[in-house]
Amino acid sequence: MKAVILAAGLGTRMGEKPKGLLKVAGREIIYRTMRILEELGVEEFVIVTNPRYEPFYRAFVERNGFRAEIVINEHPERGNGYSLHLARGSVDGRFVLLMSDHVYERAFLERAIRGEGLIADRVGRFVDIDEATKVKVEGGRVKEIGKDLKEWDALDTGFFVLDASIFTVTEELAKEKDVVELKDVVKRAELPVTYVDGLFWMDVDTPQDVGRARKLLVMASIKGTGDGFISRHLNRKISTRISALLVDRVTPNQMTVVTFFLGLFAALLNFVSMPLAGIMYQIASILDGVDGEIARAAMKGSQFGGYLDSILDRYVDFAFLLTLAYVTLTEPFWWAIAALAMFSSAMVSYSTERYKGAYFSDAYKDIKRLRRLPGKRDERIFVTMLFLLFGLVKPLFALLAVWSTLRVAMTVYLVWREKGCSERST
Ligand SMILES: Nc1ccn([C@@H]2O[C@H](COP(=O)(O)OP(=O)(O)OP(=O)(O)O)[C@@H](O)[C@H]2O)c(=O)n1
Ligand SMILES: O=P([O-])([O-])O[C@@H]1[C@@H](O)[C@H](O)[C@@H](O)[C@H](O)[C@@H]1O
Ligand SMILES: [Mg+2]
Repeated sequence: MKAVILAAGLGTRMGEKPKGLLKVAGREIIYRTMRILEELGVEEFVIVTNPRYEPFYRAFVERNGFRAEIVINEHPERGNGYSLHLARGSVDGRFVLLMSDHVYERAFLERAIRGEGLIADRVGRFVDIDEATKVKVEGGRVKEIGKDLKEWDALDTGFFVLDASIFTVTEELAKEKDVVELKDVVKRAELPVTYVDGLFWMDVDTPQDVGRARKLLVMASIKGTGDGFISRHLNRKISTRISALLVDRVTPNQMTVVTFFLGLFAALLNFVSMPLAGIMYQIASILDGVDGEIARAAMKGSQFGGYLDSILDRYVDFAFLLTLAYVTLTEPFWWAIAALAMFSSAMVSYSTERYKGAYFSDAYKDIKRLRRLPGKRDERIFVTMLFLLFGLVKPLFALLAVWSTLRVAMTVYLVWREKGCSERST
């Protein structure tokens, strides 16, 4: 399957630049879309652009190794419907058509590519409704289309699934009119409409749109299932704002290392002030989400990054509890409790990470009850901060030892129930 990307516009509202190559959340707009469409089965792209921007798009394609043909529109003043017309020699059969300046989240593209005709959104949660192209739908097909429709049923998302018959329409219109807008083609063809509602997509027409798209892409990159209560309701609200500021400036691995040293600094603060150490530990826990958010938003994730992050987190947790025990405990009994707390804290992570090694899948995706089981790292760190604010060190070690051990036991039980009890011995 091919995808035609309309990129011949001058980008006047953006100060005359190729909008598809604008970096939003660490990647060019079309980079993200093209990589995801490749994963969804698009084998080749056709980028229609104007002579001035052709060198930039050609360099982009070569730099990133995309399979793409560049088609030149010598007359961008003739509208984006005319740009589509110029792709007629490059596609046959079913193909995807999209705008170069629209940002889409993965979930949207996964649904849209399975649709037919114009992909429309009846919710438009993330777009400037006034600026969006609207459609009136009758009998499942586009009846009216335009930005100024008074009565409309859905928004044009700039994504279409078409076949080569559309070029009969573009041919007619190109003969009839000097300027052929895409909406003219859509209306004349009375395209069928497929609804993809409420997912993230937006049109990037102005500099303000770039900042908004960056924030929304980072928000859409929150980890799906492994977050604990504190992460979902507190940490992510802060870390995503930090990620939006940093996503174009740091790499995920750089952020992983910074957070690691911040965690070690929190551990050392136990020699100075335990309440302060607890607060810094919680701050490090919030920032621990930034590397993953940047990795997902900017599509700069790596298996090594995830591996490194997981190992460094264990050392931060161990260092924090060890220094805390060192400055407060003297009795062997409490040192034994602290040792159990340190070990079982690490085992909470190991019990789910080891699941990946055994079953080649994510435990939180496979076992729903695990997602709400208390005892994840973000929850333990938040509780640690609270206890240290009140100087409750021994109760903290006792709680962590029991809580983490029970959490590991429950994890093993849920894995056994999900996988073990139905396994035949190998
Ligand atoms: N003759 C044209 C005009 C626009 N487009 C593409 O159609 C999409 C939507 O157009 P728009 O947002 O208007 O882009 P520009 O025309 O580049 O922006 P501006 O209106 O600010 O100049 C963009 O991907 C643009 O590159 C195109 O391929 N050919
Ligand atoms: O970006 P813009 O040129 O203002 O308007 C665009 C239209 O030209 C296009 O037909 C539609 O599919 C896009 O969603 C967007 O609305
Ligand atoms: Mg646009």
